[in-house]
Amino acid sequence: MNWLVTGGAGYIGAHVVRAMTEGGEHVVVYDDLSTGAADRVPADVPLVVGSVLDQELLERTFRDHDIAGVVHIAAKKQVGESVERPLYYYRENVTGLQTLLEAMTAVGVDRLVFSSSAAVYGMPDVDLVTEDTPCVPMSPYGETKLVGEWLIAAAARAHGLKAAALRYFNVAGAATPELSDSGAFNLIPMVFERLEAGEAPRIFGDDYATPDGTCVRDYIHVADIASAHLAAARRLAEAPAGTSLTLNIGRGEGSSVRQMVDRILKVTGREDLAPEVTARRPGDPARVVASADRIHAELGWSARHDLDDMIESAWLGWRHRHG
Ligand SMILES: O=c1ccn([C@@H]2O[C@H](COP(=O)(O)OP(=O)(O)O[C@H]3O[C@H](CO)[C@@H](O)[C@H](O)[C@H]3O)[C@@H](O)[C@H]2O)c(=O)[nH]1
Repeated sequence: MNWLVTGGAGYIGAHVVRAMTEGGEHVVVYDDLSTGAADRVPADVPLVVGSVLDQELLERTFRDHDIAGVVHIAAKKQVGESVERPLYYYRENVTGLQTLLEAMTAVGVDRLVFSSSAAVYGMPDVDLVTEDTPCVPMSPYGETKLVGEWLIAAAARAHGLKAAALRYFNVAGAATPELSDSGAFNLIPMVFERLEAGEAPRIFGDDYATPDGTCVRDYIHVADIASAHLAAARRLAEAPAGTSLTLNIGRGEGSSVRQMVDRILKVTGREDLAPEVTARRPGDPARVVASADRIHAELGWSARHDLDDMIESAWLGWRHRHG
């Protein structure tokens, strides 16, 4: 059977394509190349350039490539930008998903793996976040992911769709330098950017109620994120109509910003640049760490890569892109 991976030319999408093809699945990439890059798509994987808002092209692609399921990763993902441009985020992430679901139901494509986010939880007040922890998103980005989950669950109930929403925690690293993240919107690449400019990395606040005062997150290697998609896709192939799973993808291990920065300085050999503490960044929760019990029970999946794998591979990727 053939899977369509939307956003398959992006950072996470390209890793999912890699894991699925290595796992023996047939994959077609659908990407508007607004942030993705065609050279991330392997030569033997068909690439359809188009928008998820284009229902006609989606339906034609489903028919032309005999698609049985969709892994929907195409989306806008910058939390700060979503605050500035909420209408754009709702159009791309919610109307885009709605259009995709309409195309799927029109053609009879009934399997969907959806990229959701720990951003749906907002500022969780628990040690480990389970899938039953209340969802109170703090940004339009997080809202679009939660509304997306609701849309999918409703479509599963009404139309027999089989779906898995995967809530990613903090994604990092790269399977190969070529597939690395080209943006610098998250902690690890933001630190690399400072180091490259000969500047000390910044810690946004050290007065949180955490052991060392800095924010704690659950970092997960993008290759582990990718293998979870393959496991979910396989699970849906055997699942009954109307199945709707919601699963955290994390390691269940918290790392503080200070611990992360210290390790990054070590890996890059820049321990001379001691981090500087600046003001809190508005909207940052103190602690967001997954319980990964449900995905382990449902899919038999668990993460294989540790923090050093993430930081070292991210650094190789950064050097590949920036010389
Ligand atoms: O130069 C920097 C950059 C970041 N941080 C801190 O590092 C932590 C991690 O920040 P970041 O990498 O931006 O991730 P999050 O803000 O945790 O958000 C990520 O993880 C969420 C899921 O948990 C996703 O929804 C978001 O899309 C994704 O960007 C936060 O406490 C930041 O304040 C610093 O202290 N200094």
